[in-house]
Amino acid sequence: MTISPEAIKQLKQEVGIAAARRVKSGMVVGLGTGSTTAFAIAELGARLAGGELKDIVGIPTSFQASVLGKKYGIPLRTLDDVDRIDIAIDGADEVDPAKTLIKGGGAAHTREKVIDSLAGLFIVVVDESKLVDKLGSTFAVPVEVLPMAIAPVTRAVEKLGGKPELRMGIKKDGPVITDQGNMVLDVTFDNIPDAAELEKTLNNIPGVLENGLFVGVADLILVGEFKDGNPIIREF
Ligand SMILES: O=C[C@H](O)[C@H](O)[C@H](O)COP(=O)(O)O
Repeated sequence: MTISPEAIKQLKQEVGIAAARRVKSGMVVGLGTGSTTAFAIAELGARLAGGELKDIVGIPTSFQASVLGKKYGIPLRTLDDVDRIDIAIDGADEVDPAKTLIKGGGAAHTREKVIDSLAGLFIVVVDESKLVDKLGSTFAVPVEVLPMAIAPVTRAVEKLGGKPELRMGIKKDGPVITDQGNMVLDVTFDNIPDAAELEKTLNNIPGVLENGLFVGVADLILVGEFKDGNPIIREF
């Protein structure tokens, strides 16, 4: 069954809000990137403004998360300022039954992996369209690459059996540039038999900063889905 864009947006909002409600006063919160997490950040702001939540700080995973955090009045810090992250809330582009993720649809996966991996509890917020049986079936693996190394990294991922495509801007001529000033190759694989192995192999190519495979990082997946026509949150 195909879900309309409006219904997907509703699920993203429900699941974002549900995750934000798990944050308690005094927590250090990793603020993820993307349209789903944006609803969580807005809810955190609303809870702070309403006085229900006190003394939280946010560690943004991207420029976008930082802008939203400021907009919604969340005090922001960097990893230099904190010695722990209690909870991180972040989206994903694909989630498999083993909680392995593909992330980086917004080119933010490098900082996201740093922050999400440090969290005591990493909550992934997705709508049901992101669930897959087989990783890589709907989404390519984003790979952040130093611009001077694009040509050799392209050849190296081809040797691994991947089909790389340089990510291009939508409202910009030329390639997408990440928050770190790098480029992104979206690499399609026909089959990912061992995501942990592929994650390491890709990161071992000189010039690769990080890839969007998140293996063994997610603790809890919150899924927004429809049951009997009503939005519900399922967790696993
Ligand atoms: O780089 C972006 C992130 O990994 C996002 O969390 C991911 O692309 C999911 O984004 P959205 O919630 O907008 O589908």
